Amino acid sequence: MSCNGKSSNIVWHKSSVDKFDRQELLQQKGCVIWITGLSGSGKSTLACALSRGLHSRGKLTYILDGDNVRHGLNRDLSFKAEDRAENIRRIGEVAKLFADSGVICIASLISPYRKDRDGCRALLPDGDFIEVFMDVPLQVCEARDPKGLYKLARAGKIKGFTGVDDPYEPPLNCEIVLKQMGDDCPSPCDMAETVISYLEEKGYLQA
Ligand SMILES: Nc1ncnc2c1ncn2[C@@H]1O[C@H](COP(=O)(O)OS(=O)(=O)O)[C@@H](OP(=O)(O)O)[C@H]1O
Ligand SMILES: Nc1ncnc2c1ncn2[C@@H]1O[C@H](COP(=O)(O)OP(=O)(O)O)[C@@H](O)[C@H]1O
Repeated sequence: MSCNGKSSNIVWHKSSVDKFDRQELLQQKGCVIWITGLSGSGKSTLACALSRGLHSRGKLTYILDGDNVRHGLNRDLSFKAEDRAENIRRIGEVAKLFADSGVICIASLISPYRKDRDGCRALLPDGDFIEVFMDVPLQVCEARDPKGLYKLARAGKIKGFTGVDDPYEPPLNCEIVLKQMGDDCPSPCDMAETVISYLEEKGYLQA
């Protein structure tokens, strides 16, 4: 019997099929690939390329995209700091469930604050949280501006926009940094291959 957060008298129920059984079935190891970076840095594009690349190798993935999750589970949350923290916490907990199911979960959200990302890392066994930093300069993201949001933020029509008038804290010690080479950004496929090579090397693509 335990007390957890605001719930009391709750008991953990163990299943007869566990994570190892599921991983054996799927021939892969469940983990979380956490893609962080500014709006427009290419998070969603990488998430899709990665999901496609792994799918074509017979690996089961699921994408949790900040924008998309804010259409449902997190529709009650704004962009003020405590709501961003709650957005990240919930996505971290959902990602943990996916990883426990044996799936390679790809979480793609700005997640601007280091403390919140580290909180999600702490939910998973060592090694299973793979943080990928889209190290793309603000000027490049702003020049891309596919949704016109930077323009609105610069015009003062969106308040608290990350990189403009809200902070982004880059990771200090993440597993993978993806950045431009000179003026060129690697293609999404090349970036996905970098992540897939990491997963292969660390043994996540086999049971
Ligand atoms: N104020 C503000 N700051 C940053 N981003 C904003 C804001 N308002 C709306 N948007 C749009 O919301 C997308 C980011 O949602 P996330 O859930 O990834 O953000 S966070 O992790 O909670 O910070 C982000 O999508 P991406 O461009 O895919 O990053 C924006 O399109
Ligand atoms: N590797 C890349 N090289 C060049 N342009 C890219 C790359 N990845 C994404 N883009 C472009 O940048 C813009 C933002 O990409 P997106 O994946 O939506 O970013 P985010 O999810 O971080 O907001 C889109 O117009 C996309 O086509």
